[in-house]
Amino acid sequence: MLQINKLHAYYGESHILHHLSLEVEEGTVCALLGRNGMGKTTTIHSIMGMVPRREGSIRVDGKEIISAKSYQISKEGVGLVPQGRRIFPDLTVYENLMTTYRSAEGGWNIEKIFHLFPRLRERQHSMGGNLSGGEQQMLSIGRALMTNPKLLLLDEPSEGLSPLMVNEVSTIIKQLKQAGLTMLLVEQNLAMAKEIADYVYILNKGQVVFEGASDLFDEDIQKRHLALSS
Ligand SMILES: Nc1ncnc2c1ncn2[C@@H]1O[C@H](COP(=O)(O)OP(=O)(O)OP(=O)(O)O)[C@@H](O)[C@H]1O
Repeated sequence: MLQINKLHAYYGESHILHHLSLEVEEGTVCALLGRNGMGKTTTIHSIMGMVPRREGSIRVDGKEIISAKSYQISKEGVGLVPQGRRIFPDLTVYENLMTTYRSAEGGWNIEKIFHLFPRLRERQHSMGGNLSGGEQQMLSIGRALMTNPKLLLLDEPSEGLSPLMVNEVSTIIKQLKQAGLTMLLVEQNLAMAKEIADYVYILNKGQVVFEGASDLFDEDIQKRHLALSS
């Protein structure tokens, strides 16, 4: 579904991603891990066409998108749940959801989103800015689903949530996986990432330093690549 090959990404003179290759097979969840500042968000933003200078190849369902604009990438079926939720605080829950709606036969619509998130149905007339962090994360996921993506990119969906809400969000992502949605998940919550993902990549300074099935991702690998002192 997603094939990134020898990707380089730059912000001005800063060379952030180096020769990065990764693949997410259809129907699987892939976790992208790494300490702060290692290039996870830059990878996600490169896929979405949000990084000014990118070189290499990014293919979605075989189609090259490295030079495409963000709106074209979205139309190709790539959805983003951005870091920090990025919902519209002055629009209602319903309006937030409708801003991104792109219909697809048999796909997501407002009724299905409310079925998946009963809490959003209850709060559909509330302003986005009045929601709790967990509700905002649900809204952010709901908004991305409303574009009817075939590939969903999630950038730290558990960030800043209570343990109870982390569990809820984790359950939702697992439900989406069971329904066959292909996902690339950036996470700092390693337990959650390991539980959900089929395959794991670890980034260090913009390079892939580990990849393997998630059962291979053990304490030793964690210490080697993700411990703060390493
Ligand atoms: N808009 C930008 N302009 C310049 N440099 C940037 C920009 N965004 C990120 N960077 C730099 O790129 C590097 C990678 O950042 P990135 O946000 O991709 O890391 P990350 O792994 O997602 O970290 P975090 O877990 O903190 O979100 C960092 O050194 C960061 O300072």
